[in-house]
Amino acid sequence: MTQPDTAPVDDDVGATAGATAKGRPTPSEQPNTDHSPREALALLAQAAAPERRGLIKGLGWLVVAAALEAIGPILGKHFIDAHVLPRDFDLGAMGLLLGAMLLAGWTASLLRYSQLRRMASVAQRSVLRLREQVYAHVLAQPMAFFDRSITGQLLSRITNDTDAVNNLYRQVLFVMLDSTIVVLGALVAMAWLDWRLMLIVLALVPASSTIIWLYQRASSGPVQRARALRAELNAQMAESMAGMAMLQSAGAAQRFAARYEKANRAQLDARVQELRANAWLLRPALDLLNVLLIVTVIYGFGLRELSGLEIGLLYAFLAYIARVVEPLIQITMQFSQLQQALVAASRVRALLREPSEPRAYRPELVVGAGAIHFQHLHFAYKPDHPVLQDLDLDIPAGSFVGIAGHTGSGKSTLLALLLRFYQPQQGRILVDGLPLDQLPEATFHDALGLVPQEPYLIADTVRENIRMGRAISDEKIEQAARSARAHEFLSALPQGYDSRLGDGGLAVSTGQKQLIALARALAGDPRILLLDEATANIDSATEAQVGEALKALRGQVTVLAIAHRLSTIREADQIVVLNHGKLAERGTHEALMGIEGGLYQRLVQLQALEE
Ligand SMILES: Nc1ncnc2c1ncn2[C@@H]1O[C@H](COP(=O)(O)OP(=O)(O)OP(=O)(O)O)[C@@H](O)[C@H]1O
Repeated sequence: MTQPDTAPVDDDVGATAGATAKGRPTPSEQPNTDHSPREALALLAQAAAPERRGLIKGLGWLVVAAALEAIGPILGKHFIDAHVLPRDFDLGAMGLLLGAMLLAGWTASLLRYSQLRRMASVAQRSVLRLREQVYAHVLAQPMAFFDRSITGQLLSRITNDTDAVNNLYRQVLFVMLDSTIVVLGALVAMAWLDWRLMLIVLALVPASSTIIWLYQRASSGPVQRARALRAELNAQMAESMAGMAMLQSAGAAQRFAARYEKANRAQLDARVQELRANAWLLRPALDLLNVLLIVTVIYGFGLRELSGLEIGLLYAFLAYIARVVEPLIQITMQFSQLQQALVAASRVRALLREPSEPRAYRPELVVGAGAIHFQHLHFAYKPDHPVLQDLDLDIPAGSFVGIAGHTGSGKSTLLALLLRFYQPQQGRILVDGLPLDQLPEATFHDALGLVPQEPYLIADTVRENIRMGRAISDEKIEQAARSARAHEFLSALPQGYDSRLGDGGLAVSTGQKQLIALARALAGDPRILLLDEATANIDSATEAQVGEALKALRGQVTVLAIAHRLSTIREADQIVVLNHGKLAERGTHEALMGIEGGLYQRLVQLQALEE
């Protein structure tokens, strides 16, 4: 008997532990998670809906296959009753019967094989569609959703849980449905031959289920432990990879290796226990069941008058018992895995239920020169913890604005609102007098460019890293790289703009990543350019060059730059200083330096001390 290899539906155990420690709600704790089988089946039906006809056809053919399979023992009975017992060796008729038996068996096997293949591809395609749907749904979530979700868990939802849905298809369609059809076929054939004997066999169905249920109970501990430990091993591995620099510098490598070894051994032990339960408990119990069934049926025959004709019937019944027991075992064996697959499927469904942010876009809106007006903004991530308070700010189109302030003063939050990651609770943002939240997606993305604090590279060439899937010519890419002061180092790479970056490619420094990110933003010709600590990791000479580049954009692009390194924004048309989410000071560098004891002046002095 084979157990299907189930996808690791609980591989986020480690991540869950981490999440709880941080006190954030995990998606599975969220109120709209309903682990009922109905939810999971609804998901299956939804994902397979486009292929309903194929599925129904497949099921129809499986019924035909089961009927053909059920014919075999009846023909065998006839063979014994009509030819073997009366010693009537009519070779032609016997050959015909044997041929029909073989043909029915082979056709049934072929039919089942082809239909199960068909269903396997329906399952694959449905899961593919489901995964795309989940991914697109996750992408459409507001940023607040990602704040309360754990990355590892989301990944697990998209990959492992959808894989588990694939398993669910396999289990529901192939094992449950197929086995049920085969059992029903055998029972119908038995009833047709002798309904009382069929009832005896039927009475033993609950007994077989009980045996397997007992086995499941005995083995579920080790099975669960093995799964949890496998998840733990994965989590440990991921954790070590992510924090390798820390781990090595702290000389913790050996301790981590020992911890891994311990979990690995525990997993092996759990697996051995699971296999032991299988070998010592399950097989003997099933053999006992088989013997019990056969003895009962023979006893049933014994109670009747045993005429010669009954031998054929006995043969048919024994053949049917095998056809009932094996599928029953298959069905019962799936229960625990089915349980887990159901949980995974309902988690996917809960994720799909997360409401996407409703937007009322006005397609006719077009961004002009890029003037920004923050109108009395109030914003809090959590109620009672205001991050921005009554922020009112006018930024003329084409100007260069620096944003300064102490850590946690709300600088990045201001950019996040401008990027529509969150909606302000009060007030609004206007771009060229148009409400930001009504700008259609394409217009909005064309208008804004971002150089984030931690730029990320995709595993592709330099050129594609700058292009990012947009219709931008090679010349334009190079021009953007020149403006970002990245051309020099990019063209010095082994294959210039065709060098591969990201995972498996060339490693570039954080500062160089920032220059590539700046080139990426400039290549899109944004009307508004947002820089979040974009110069934090580049050397002073390059910083000066970037400063020049930003100055060159004056009059064409509205630049909002957050900088701890105040020299980057020294040349700004105005510097906005935030203090606990409020506008504390604004003006040119010189004007702000002139405020005796002012916040900006203190920040500059502190930085001079640090340097
Ligand atoms: N996603 C979030 N969820 C909840 N609170 C957040 C989130 N992001 C920021 N905060 C909180 O909002 C406040 C402002 O954070 P923000 O990142 O805007 O400050 P900042 O001025 O950019 O700081 P820094 O200079 O350190 O980057 C902080 O108290 C921070 O803890």
